[in-house]
Amino acid sequence: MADGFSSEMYEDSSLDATARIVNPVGDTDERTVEMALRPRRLSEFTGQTRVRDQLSLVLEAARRRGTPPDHVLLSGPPGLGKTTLAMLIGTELERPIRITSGPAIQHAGDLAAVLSSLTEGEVLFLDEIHRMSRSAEEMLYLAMEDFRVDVIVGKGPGATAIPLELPPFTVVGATTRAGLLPAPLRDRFGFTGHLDFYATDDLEAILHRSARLLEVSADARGIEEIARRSRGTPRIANRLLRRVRDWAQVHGQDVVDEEAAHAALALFDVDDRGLDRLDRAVLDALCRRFGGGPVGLSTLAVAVGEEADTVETVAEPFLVREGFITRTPRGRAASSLAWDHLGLAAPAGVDRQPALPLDTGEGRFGS
Ligand SMILES: Nc1ncnc2c1ncn2[C@@H]1O[C@H](COP(=O)(O)OP(=O)(O)OP(=O)(O)O)[C@@H](O)[C@H]1O
Repeated sequence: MADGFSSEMYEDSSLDATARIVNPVGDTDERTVEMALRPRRLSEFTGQTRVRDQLSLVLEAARRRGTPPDHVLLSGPPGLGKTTLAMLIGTELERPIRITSGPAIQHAGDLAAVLSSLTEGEVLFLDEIHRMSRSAEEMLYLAMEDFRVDVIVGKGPGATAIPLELPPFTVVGATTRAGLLPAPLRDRFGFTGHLDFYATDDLEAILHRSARLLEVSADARGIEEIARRSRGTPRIANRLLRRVRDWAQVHGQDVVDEEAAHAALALFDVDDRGLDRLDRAVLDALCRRFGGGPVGLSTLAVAVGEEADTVETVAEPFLVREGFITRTPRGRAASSLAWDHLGLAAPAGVDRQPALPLDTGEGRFGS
């Protein structure tokens, strides 16, 4: 066991991944406030300029033709604005939007019920579309292509398929795992927009707007500090803003400033690079216990007392993107940034790793 490591360090219930303030997945309690902070027009949607401009073109052209636009697939990590964009598609087209999700559609019959009640030009938002059942997927791509569903009546050898014509409509699918969608379904989307993490100045713009809507006065340094620690994710940025606002209020400060941001985010264990306790526990285990790795995911997960899936989906993407860890065929390895961040000397042979800039999103046209 390497110096400084003790198993108790990682057996800490506060590492519960779902309770993290930097969890990019929203919880149900947040829905109301998230609704209030959603941009109301595409032009108010900050960042992701390529996707926004491409989508805007697709929608405007459809509006001029007077026909529903191609089906739209939005992909990218949680909290980056897929639901927001889906809502905006309905608003921009001035059409009603029907909202459902993959997990809610477990049988083809569930989907048939939704499809058969759509009105002309309606937008059908299918969140987590990769989690639909296979039979529903097959029904969906027929419906997307031919605006038709086959409703099966009866059972066994006597079952008959009755074709049902549907009015033209637009599917907006959202997924965090585009790779899990079967190719025939993916190919039915005429436009695919991939959302990527936001640059800090876009997050600052989002935060200034949110502060205005929440009637919080915040200065530029305070906003900048929150934006820098928000892991490129608007949902996290808005959540951190609310906690810093709480801190300022309780401490009798009228303005969310740099001091309030520092103090509140220290209280919630979000450090100056946006890493929280789970992230730091992963780096700590990797460096102190495994000498920087490479080490297999499941071994690393046991060392931090978390499920492998949690480490892989919650902590790792950000740590990899920021250049703290690399994935090698033999497992995860710490970069020099990880050693530096923990204030430890990197062993000889660890490559100096430049921090990766945050990407902005880019859309692409499907077939
Ligand atoms: N570009 C943006 N401008 C302003 N606010 C944004 C933007 N993108 C996201 N937000 C805000 O971030 C929050 C989360 O966004 P949203 O629910 O659209 O994310 P999502 O990608 O659908 O997440 P999930 O995959 O978890 O459903 C919302 O409150 C939304 O208002």
